[in-house]
Amino acid sequence: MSFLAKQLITRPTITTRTLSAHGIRAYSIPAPAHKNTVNIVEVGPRDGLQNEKGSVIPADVKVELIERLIEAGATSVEAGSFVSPKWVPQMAGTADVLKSINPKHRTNIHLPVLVPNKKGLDDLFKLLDEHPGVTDEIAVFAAATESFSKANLNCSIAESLAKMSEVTRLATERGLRVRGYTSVVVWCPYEGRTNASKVREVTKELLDMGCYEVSLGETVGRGRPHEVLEMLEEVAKAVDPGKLAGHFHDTYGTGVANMLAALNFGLRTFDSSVGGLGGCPYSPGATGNVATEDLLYTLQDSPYHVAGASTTSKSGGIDLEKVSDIGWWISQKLGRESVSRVGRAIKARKSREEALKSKL
Ligand SMILES: CC(C)(COP(=O)([O-])OP(=O)([O-])OC[C@H]1O[C@@H](n2cnc3c(N)ncnc32)[C@H](O)[C@@H]1OP(=O)([O-])[O-])[C@@H](O)C(=O)NCCC(=O)NCCSC(=O)C[C@@](C)(O)CC(=O)[O-]
Repeated sequence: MSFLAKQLITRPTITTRTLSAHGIRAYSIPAPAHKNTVNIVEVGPRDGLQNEKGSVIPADVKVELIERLIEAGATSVEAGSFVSPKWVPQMAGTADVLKSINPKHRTNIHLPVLVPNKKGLDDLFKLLDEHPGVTDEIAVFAAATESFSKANLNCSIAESLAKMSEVTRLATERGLRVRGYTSVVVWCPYEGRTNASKVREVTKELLDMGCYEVSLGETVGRGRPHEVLEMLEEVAKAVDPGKLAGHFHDTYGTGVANMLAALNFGLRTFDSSVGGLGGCPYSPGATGNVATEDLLYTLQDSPYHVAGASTTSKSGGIDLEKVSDIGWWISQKLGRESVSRVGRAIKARKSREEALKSKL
């Protein structure tokens, strides 16, 4: 681990000092140096659902999921993908989802959709011709290793960047915002540990082509905070950390710790998935994104404020209790329980409260 990474991870604060007095080493929440607003991009309806096996989840369930997340205060919700339905069957019908979202739920809300090539963009433009305003944002995506690029996009990194560049230019000309993703930023399922200088190169190229922000995908979910910091130090040699977002899968349970390490480093936008849903179809064994509930709870009552439009939340702009309920609702639709640790704790607390009430 580099000297700077060690400093960043062990920098003493009141919290770490208190904990270390008890022999506990923690990734603490430092007092914000400047900007203390954290943005969450909810990726459950896209990253969360894209890997579901079995029959395609009906559009009305996806629409209800998105509308409920917006109602809970989320202001950026990834709504689906314009990718090949042969490659990712669950994302077929994203156009139907977008056009079914009640316009009153779209006000001041970003609903980005993944677009990998000109064909996907043409399909989106056709939708926008018929239903103007259904989205104002797309996301383009590239990888930091050749093997992942081939598996995910069926082309080399250079070829993918050329396609993404054309898509970004055309989308920007049409007035859309473009977000970028760099995948496999720490580990690659096919090549092992990723070379951070490649992450830097790809990320810089995505920003140079016109992405307003690049989300760094820890696709495999096995990265640890010190590895995330080493990667960030390398990327920050060429890129302003304010233009980076963290996208942590939680396969090994390090998602929250990685978010805190990246927050400490200066990142202020994080992707997460309600109920911890998800996984990438081309990242074997990877589980879902870090759960939105887990991020919200971690930041609640801290010096950071989560941006959002909730009018009911007691802390932060996204209502944790509502998100927890949504996590359970969608997980049950998929025939399972919510995997969010916080979602499970909230449900258990509510059951105890109900039991107590019924005894009174
Ligand atoms: C990019 C392609 C299409 C190349 O796939 P290809 O097979 O090389 O494409 P092609 O241009 O040769 O076309 C083959 C067929 O696909 C069709 N096609 C071609 N493009 C489209 C399109 N846009 N929409 C609909 N259909 C399309 C095209 O029309 C043709 O149809 P046919 O003539 O055989 O009937 C394919 O590899 C693909 O769709 N990949 C998507 C992969 C994907 O969605 N992965 C998951 C998202 S990325 C992710 O999860 C990571 C992330 C972002 O979350 C961050 C992280 O965690 O790291």
